Amino acid sequence: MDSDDLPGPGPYIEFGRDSWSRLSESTPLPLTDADVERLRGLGDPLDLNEVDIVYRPLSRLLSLYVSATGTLHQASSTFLHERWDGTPFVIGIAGSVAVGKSTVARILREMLARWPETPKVDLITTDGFLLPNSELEARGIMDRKGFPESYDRRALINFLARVKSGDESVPAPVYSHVTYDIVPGAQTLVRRPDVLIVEGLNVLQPARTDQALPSSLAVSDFFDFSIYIDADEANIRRWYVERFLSLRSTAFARPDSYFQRYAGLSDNEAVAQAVAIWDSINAPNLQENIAPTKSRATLVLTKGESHAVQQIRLRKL
Ligand SMILES: Nc1ncnc2c1ncn2[C@@H]1O[C@H](COP(=O)(O)OP(=O)(O)O)[C@@H](O)[C@H]1O
Ligand SMILES: CC(C)(COP(=O)(O)O)[C@@H](O)C(=O)NCCC(=O)O
Repeated sequence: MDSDDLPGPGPYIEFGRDSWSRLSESTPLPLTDADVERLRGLGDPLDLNEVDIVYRPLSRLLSLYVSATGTLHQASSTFLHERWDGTPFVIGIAGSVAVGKSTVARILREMLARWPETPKVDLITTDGFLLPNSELEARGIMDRKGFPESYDRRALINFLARVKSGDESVPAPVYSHVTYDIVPGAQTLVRRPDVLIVEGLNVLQPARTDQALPSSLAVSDFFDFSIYIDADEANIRRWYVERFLSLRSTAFARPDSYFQRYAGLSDNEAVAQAVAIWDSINAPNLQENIAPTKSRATLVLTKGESHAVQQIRLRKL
């Protein structure tokens, strides 16, 4: 059920850009134009003004949540007669393919790391927990990449449990968009960060009961805060197609690219190919699996047609 279907005023408080921006007027803006240029994704026109209006207040809100959650952990530790070990604060970022999750994740990582309480911020993407192509092929689901069943959810949940319990060094597997597969033997190590950002299509999926997972945990059970990035599907589809056109001369042209055959496509052919992938994989996944998780997020950022955030909804219930 979407939050809009709930009786009463609903669990979210809504802001436009200006009212949101006014909530943290005294918070400093720690980034420069050059930082933003370095951090934004392909095709995303994010600029310093947008960071100032939308992401500066958000980083302030997150820093307040981090402090309050730390106090709560400290209270539990006092009760349990344990030494407080600095449990990492975990933020989930969800939304469609091509909605711009990775840009938001990188901006927040950089901004949170400038707060004195959280100098160490790690970021992982859930694509590292996709099953390798060989396994997707063996299961006959190569055309379902990004759907919930294409991930090793048990490995992702074990990874998060280890990070949250304060393990010294926790490995995450690595995915390559260029080879379109898991990179054999590669890993990212997460070493007791103050904050961990977990970005991916399905991070707000509820627990599944059709797999023998310990006590049916959901990935989001490990989150202290979650963000859903929303936009009209027609806009996301256009961003996907535009990015696909740009990738012809960059990632697709690399000799190790899985998509090398797309590098030489004409504009019309490339649009047709991108639309075919969107319509057969990414749109059904958005409609069936990703969009229904929106109402589980702590905060929903709704983007307009040029990626600028138009509405911010914060859960208050
Ligand atoms: N085929 C591709 N080749 C190279 N990079 C890609 C490809 N598809 C997506 N990317 C890059 O991977 C990142 C994640 O993309 P995606 O999963 O669509 O999420 P989002 O756009 O929400 O960040 C983006 O930085 C994007 O530019
Ligand atoms: C790798 C992805 C599943 C995203 O994974 P995520 O990090 O969000 O878990 C997605 O970018 C993707 O490649 N989807 C398959 C269809 C396509 O090529 O667009």
